[in-house]
Parts: sequence; structure tokens; C-alpha cells
Amino acid sequence: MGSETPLKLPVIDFSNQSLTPGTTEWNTVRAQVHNALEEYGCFEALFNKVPSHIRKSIFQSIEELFDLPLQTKLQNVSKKPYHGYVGQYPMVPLYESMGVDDANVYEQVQSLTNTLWPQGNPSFCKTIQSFSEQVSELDQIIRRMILESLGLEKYLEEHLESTNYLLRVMKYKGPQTNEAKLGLNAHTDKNIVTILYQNQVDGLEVQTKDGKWINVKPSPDSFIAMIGDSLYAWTNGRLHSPYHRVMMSGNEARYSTGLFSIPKEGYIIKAPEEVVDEDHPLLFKPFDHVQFLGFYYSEAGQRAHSALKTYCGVQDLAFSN
Ligand SMILES: O=C(O)CCC(=O)C(=O)O
Ligand SMILES: [Fe+2]
Repeated sequence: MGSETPLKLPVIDFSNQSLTPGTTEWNTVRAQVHNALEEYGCFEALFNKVPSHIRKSIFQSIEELFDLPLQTKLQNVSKKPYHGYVGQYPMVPLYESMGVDDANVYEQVQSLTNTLWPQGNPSFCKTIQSFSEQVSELDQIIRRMILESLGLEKYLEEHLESTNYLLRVMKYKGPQTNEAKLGLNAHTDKNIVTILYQNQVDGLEVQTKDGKWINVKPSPDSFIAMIGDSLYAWTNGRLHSPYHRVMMSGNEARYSTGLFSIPKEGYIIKAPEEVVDEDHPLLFKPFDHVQFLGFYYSEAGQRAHSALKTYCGVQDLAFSN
């Protein structure tokens, strides 16, 4: 009857100056990261390395982007599925998003900027690139902590080099109702790690392992870090990749960003032998992320409850032993 404490994601502080590998501070935060990702696959990260002027200008840049005519936005295309402009879907009418491949690389952002603004837009370009580069530092800290906590640090270099960064920017229109409307369908992310950042309008919900929805209410200094299916598979199920969705109410638009670390095409995701043993039989056959994405966006992939299990799960073999 409203007396239950609302569920909350773990909050982990990465803003300590002395957060460097090998220190006690590092090991303490690493243990918190490991516990949060095992249980929720997700946590709220306090991270003060992104200067406040960039945190402000990122939302100005995103608004400017979505205010472009549809014809211009449609020029945001990519070879990979779901990396370019997405919107105008009858199922999720509030949602619109765009993607910047290799968003931490200046020349890549510049090329998209010049496509969208032939007369140039240096402040957009600089803001997107700096923001992505700074948030990618948090991605790398978290992934280093994950590998260390699983005893997989010998794979660190290969692991970090096996991915690129995609920045997706999202706009959810306010539905003009008090009743919550679906902004984005429940899904698991398909990549390695996702780091989300939002304006002051909440709406993200993350599902717990026992099926309850947590309303995420990050502070203005917080980022939400989340595990995707590719890392779930690579860690052989040691870390959870949670279902999440966006529910919108009210009049205000929600703007959010997601920095996705994504395995490069041709890199085969295969759980290292250290995480496979009798108690932890291999859950997924080795796979290429880009081919997996192709399956996910096919009709069969969209029908599957878990595209990952349908595509490369070996659970039937494990059960039949
Ligand atoms: O807008 C958000 O906070 C979540 C977006 C999301 O889940 C996604 O793009 O995969
Ligand atoms: Fe997502």
C-alpha cells in the first residue's frame, strides 16, 4: 500500500581523483561494479570527468539535430542495422533516434556533421566528439574492472581493441497524458556496455531478475551503465543483461544519449576458457556481433523471446547431458 521502499539501482561513485588501477579505492569500486552487474546488470554511475559545459551543450546539440527537417535526418544512414535514423514507427510513435558511428573519432563526426549541415556546424561536431570521448573513458574503466573481477585481465587489451563506439541520441515526445505510454519497447541491448545519459525527464525502467520494474531517476551528474548481450555471452552468463524500456508521461520531451561499445565486424565473441567449467557449461556458441544483429532485426529474431538464445544458445545440449 505504498509503504514498500521503491526499488532503486545501485549507485557507484567514480569521481574520486585517486581511482587508478591497483589502489584500494579502485578495488572497492571494482567489487561494487561486479556485485551490481551480477545482480542487476546495471547501475547508476557518478562520474564528474565530463565538464558541465559539455553536459549542457550536448542537449542543445541534440535538440538542434532533431529539429532538422525529416528529409535531412533521413540522410543519417549506416551499413549496420539500427545505426542510422530510426523513427516514424507506428508501434512507438513517441520515439525517434539517430546514430553516430565512431563518435569518439573527430573525422567521423565531422563527416556526418557535413552531411547534415553542408554549411558546417563546428560546435555540434566538437560537442558530440568530446562528450563521446569522455564517456568512453567511463566505459573503459568499467570494462577493466569487469575483466579484473572475473580474473580475465590478460584479455584486457584484446577486449578493449575489439570494439568501436556508437553514440545514439534519442528523443521521446511527451504523450500529453498523465497515464504512462510506451516510449521504447522492452529489450536487452545487444552490444558490450551501454552508458546512458538523459535530460531532466525520467522514463527509463530496468527489470530485475524477478521481473519487477525499477524506475530509474538519475541525478544530473549520473550516467547509467548497462551490460549488453554480447558481454553477457562473453562472460558466459556471469553478468546479467537486463530488459529495459522507456515509459513516458506528461508534456515534456525526453532527450537521452547512449554510448554503445560494439564488437567490430569479424571479431568472434567466444567466452574465454576461464569462465567455462563443469558448473558453468558454455551457454553460447561463438558468434559475430554484426551477423547476430542481422538475425535480431529479421522476422524470426524479432519474434524470439531471447534473440541471443535462439541464435547461438547451447542450453539444450547442456540440459540433455
Ligand atoms: O533512452 C533511454 O534511456 C534508453 C534507450 C535504450 O534503451 C536504447 O537505445 O537501447
Ligand atoms: Fe537499450
